[in-house]
Amino acid sequence: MTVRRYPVAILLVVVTAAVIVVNGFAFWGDTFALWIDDAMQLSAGVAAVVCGCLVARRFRGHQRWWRLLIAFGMAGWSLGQCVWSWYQLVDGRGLPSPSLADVGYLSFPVFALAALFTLARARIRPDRERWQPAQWTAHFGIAVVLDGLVVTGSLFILTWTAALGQLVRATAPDAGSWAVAIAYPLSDLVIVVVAVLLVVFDRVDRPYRKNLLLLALGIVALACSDSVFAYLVSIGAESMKPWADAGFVLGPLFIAYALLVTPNTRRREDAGQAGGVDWWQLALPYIPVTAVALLITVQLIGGAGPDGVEVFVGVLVVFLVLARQLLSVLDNRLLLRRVYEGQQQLTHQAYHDPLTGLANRALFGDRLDLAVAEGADARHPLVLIFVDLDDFKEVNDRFGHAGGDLLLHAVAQRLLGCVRSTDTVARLGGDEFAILLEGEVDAPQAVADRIRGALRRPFAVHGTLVPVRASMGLVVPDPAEPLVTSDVLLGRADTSMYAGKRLGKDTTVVYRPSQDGPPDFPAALRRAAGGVPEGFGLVFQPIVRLPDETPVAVEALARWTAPDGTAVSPETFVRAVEGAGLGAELDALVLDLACREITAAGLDLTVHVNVCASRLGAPALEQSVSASLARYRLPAERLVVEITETVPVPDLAAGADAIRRLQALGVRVALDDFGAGYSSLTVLHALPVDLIKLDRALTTGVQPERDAALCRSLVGLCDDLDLAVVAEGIETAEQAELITRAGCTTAQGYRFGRPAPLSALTLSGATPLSAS
Ligand SMILES: Nc1nc2c(ncn2[C@@H]2O[C@H](COP(=O)(O)OP(=O)(O)OP(=O)(O)O)[C@@H](O)[C@H]2O)c(=O)[nH]1
Repeated sequence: MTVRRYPVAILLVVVTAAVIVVNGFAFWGDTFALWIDDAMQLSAGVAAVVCGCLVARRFRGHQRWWRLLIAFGMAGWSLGQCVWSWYQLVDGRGLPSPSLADVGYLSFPVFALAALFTLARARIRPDRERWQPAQWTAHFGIAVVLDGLVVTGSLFILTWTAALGQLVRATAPDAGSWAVAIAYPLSDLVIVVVAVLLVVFDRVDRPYRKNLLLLALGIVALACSDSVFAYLVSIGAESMKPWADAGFVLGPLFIAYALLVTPNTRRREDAGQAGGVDWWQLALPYIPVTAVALLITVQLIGGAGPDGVEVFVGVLVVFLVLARQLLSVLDNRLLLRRVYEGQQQLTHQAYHDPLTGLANRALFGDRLDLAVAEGADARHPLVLIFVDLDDFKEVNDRFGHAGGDLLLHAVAQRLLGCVRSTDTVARLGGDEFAILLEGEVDAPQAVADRIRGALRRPFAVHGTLVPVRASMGLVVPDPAEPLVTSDVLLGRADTSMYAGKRLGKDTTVVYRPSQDGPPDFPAALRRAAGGVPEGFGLVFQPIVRLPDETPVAVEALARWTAPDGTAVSPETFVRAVEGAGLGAELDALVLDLACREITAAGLDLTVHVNVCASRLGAPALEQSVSASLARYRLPAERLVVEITETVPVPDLAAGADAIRRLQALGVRVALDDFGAGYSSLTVLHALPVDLIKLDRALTTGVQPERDAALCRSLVGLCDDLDLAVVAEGIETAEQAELITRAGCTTAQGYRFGRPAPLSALTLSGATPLSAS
């Protein structure tokens, strides 16, 4: 039966019920009313038989058999009905007991029982796990048993009151009629309880559920009318209104519908699970209880109070119902707890990133909104940092997506470690994170630096150590600025972060409202057109002789503060300049400034200037060197060009020629950061440099003895090759002592002086390196 046919079915039931009610008034006389009543019963029974036979033909196996069994049962019942009608309407003698009608009527429960079990089996499929009751818990099992007992107890009272009691009291005239009299209530009891139990056991949305429910409804309806009929007989009622036979008409009608309904196999069978309450399942056990209550009320009104057996079983049923309700309350509480926990879990999922466990964009947005609203009065300042990992795609390409995920998770933990527990760290998506610092933050930039430092400590991904760099945008909202929303702030942080990306990555750009746009060193260099860009300058770090620590040289280091006040790190703006193809211009600028400042200071010191290895051999470099030396009349031996291997020397032979050409100008050439980056013994062998600078990793490790041994060997090697050695990154007296013992005679590091303008350096006792 399709959905479209439901209204027709319901209409038919309603019309039938209405006819029963109207007919019950017998406006057209009792006899005619009886004719109508019997005709309706017979028609309903025959309709069920026809439906059963017709639909059964379309199926095989259990689906066919349960229908045929019901059809047989209803055929027997209809035959019984024919006999009954004959005696009642035609013969006019009243029904003898036992009679052929009993055979017909009593065949129905037998076939119906077999049909119920066949239908139950028809529902078991190979994928039976999916078909079991949703949750077969101990509670569920107890509830089923309690429901079964309630139904059985109630029906017992009904049948006892109706017939059994009378039978037991009065005893039947003979064994045959006794057996027939007791057979009706007993068969009804058994079949109804089985049907109810099957309904209660079942899941709501099984494909055959409608068949079962309609069948059970029909059986209960038949049993109810049986009981009423038996009761009226037992109290010796003289006549019976057709109303009492309502179940004999509606029952077969429901059964006919049960036979017609075919499961919709196209529908997902578990799709309706969330479809809500199965009212039939809930109500069915209580229909007999209601009937008992009505019966006892009628008895009390009629002055025939319930007897001892009825009272005893009735009280038992009441206790069973109470126990069932207690169980329901308990189940409800458990369910509520589960719903609450489920809600908590859903809320957590809705507001957190599943990969890292951090807040997600939604939660971060909420917190930022709140912080912005509170921050309006300046007593609740906030800082927003937008973090985007640099070149994260390479991590995915190298270690796979799973490796990337591991790294993202570890990055999240590091970020959490850099902030207070009251701050919010969120993953906005991909490799983008955002941090909201609430309350007073003394140095927001220091937090960004701390994050950078934390990320630089390499992460272990699939057994490989991976350093992570990030570009960050930092926003400190101005409390005086009106109407700044969280979206605007996030947009600013994002813009600043991208400015950092454009600058060459691995940097923090602080948002400042300016019309110049984000810091752009290449543009500033171009605008300067050979002059010094605004905010650009050199600082110098001393290089000392050991062990007396007398300054013998200084290394010139470039610095740039963007017009918006951002102190852009040298790595960042140098990378940006290289990317913009302006590396040669920057070299020329630094050479010029270094020579100018060292000459202007009147100090008799050597000056070291860094040049990227990629420019070795470029004529522009040699021209810049000659031009600067000539312009400031600086003796060539007081200039050291440090080759910085951020990229490998492209052609070692050409590089060696270029070094020789520089040396021919009189300047010396150093290999910077030896032991890190791309420098190797091959490079040392190929390039005829005058000096090497040992990378700090070789001089300040955590194993002093090994460091000393390595340093000693390298210094010995350089001695043999007639190369001077400068140890870099010396910060403590112990490290200075270690490299001195290793034979190193020159060093650089915070211990001897931090980078500063020449005028700010203490360079007492300085002598030129060439003189040492
Ligand atoms: N492992 C992993 N990767 C992700 C996830 N979500 C996004 N990605 C990848 O993260 C990368 C982010 O790339 P981008 O930020 O655009 O580029 P990038 O390589 O970091 O380069 P820059 O941001 O320009 O430094 C893309 O390759 C995405 O496929 C994720 O949940 N797990």
